Amino acid sequence: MIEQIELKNFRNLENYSIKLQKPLVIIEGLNGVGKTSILEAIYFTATTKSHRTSQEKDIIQYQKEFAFVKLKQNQQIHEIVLTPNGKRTWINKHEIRKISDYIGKFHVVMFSPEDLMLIKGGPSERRYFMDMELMQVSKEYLRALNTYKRILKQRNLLLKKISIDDDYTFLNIISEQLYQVGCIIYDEREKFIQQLNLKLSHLKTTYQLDISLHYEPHMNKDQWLKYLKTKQKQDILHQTSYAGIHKDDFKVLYNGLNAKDNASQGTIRLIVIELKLALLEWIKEHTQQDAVLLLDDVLSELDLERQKIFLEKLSKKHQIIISSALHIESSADLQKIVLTKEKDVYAK
Ligand SMILES: Nc1ncnc2c1ncn2[C@@H]1O[C@H](COP(=O)(O)OP(=O)(O)OP(=O)(O)O)[C@@H](O)[C@H]1O
Repeated sequence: MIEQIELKNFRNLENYSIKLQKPLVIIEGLNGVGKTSILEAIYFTATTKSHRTSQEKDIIQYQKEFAFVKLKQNQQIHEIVLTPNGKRTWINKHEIRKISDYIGKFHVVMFSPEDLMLIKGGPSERRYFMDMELMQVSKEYLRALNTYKRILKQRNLLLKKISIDDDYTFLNIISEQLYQVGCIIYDEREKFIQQLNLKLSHLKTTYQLDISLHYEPHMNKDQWLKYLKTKQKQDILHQTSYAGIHKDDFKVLYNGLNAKDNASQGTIRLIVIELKLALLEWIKEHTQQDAVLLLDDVLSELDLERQKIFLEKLSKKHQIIISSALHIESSADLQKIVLTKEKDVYAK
């Protein structure tokens, strides 16, 4: 359980500190006071990524040189500093230089309005989803992904330099390396999608939606290998690597229909919720840990009946942190944090 959070220069929150005392926490406040930023900070500390921007330096408060988060969780202290030049991380005051040694110590699952893009957005959104989840539970995956990105960059640089009449020996060596590490990623993604499908089939009846996922690699492994061995000219002409796992996607079907083209906004929301619920079970199975749930303004978008189903569906073992612009009744089993415009925070 997350017990304490301290933020410095994290978006609009210049100096913010709060103790979390109950498994269910509601962060309440008007639009723009920084509720999402608190959830983002928790997500950032767990994953070293933001759930809402790939431009991480946007997190740093305007005109400040760094953003900092300190988070106490099950007696472990996690610290992360972000500057325009990069990130540094510590666990229990020891600097962890390798990101792969830092992440995966505690798990978070975010439900946010941005998740709708998982269905409506392009393949890169769905690849990001697979990568974020897999790298949190598997160091090998994270290493393979980083290696793949590095080799891909090297290959693309080479493709810009050579011409079709040159010798392909070096290009072929790099292609082989790309393929080898790409296959690790391919296999893990394929397995991940299959495992999520199993979880989804158990959840089937929550919102009466029959959801299934279908991994759509850009090419299967044999086709990809053949491409790398025979179509060097095409890549040289286009000066980029056309084929590979950096083009993967997966399709989401509900009741036999392609969600991207057919689902309404409301249905997409429910599909995403089901997906995340399946993900929670998947994380539990792979890490034996109950992930912390971060719900960014999600409940206010569901009708009361669906809110109830959703909250009942969540295991009581999860710590749940919810942001809401609506007033929520206080009760004995929840901690309410009211965030005000003056950055003044108090807990009830
Ligand atoms: N780098 C930054 N420096 C300072 N302020 C920022 C920075 N990035 C965003 N902000 C501001 O921080 C505020 C907090 O945004 P946030 O999305 O966390 O609020 P919120 O309470 O979740 O709002 P809503 O209820 O509308 O979702 C916004 O007013 C935004 O303009």
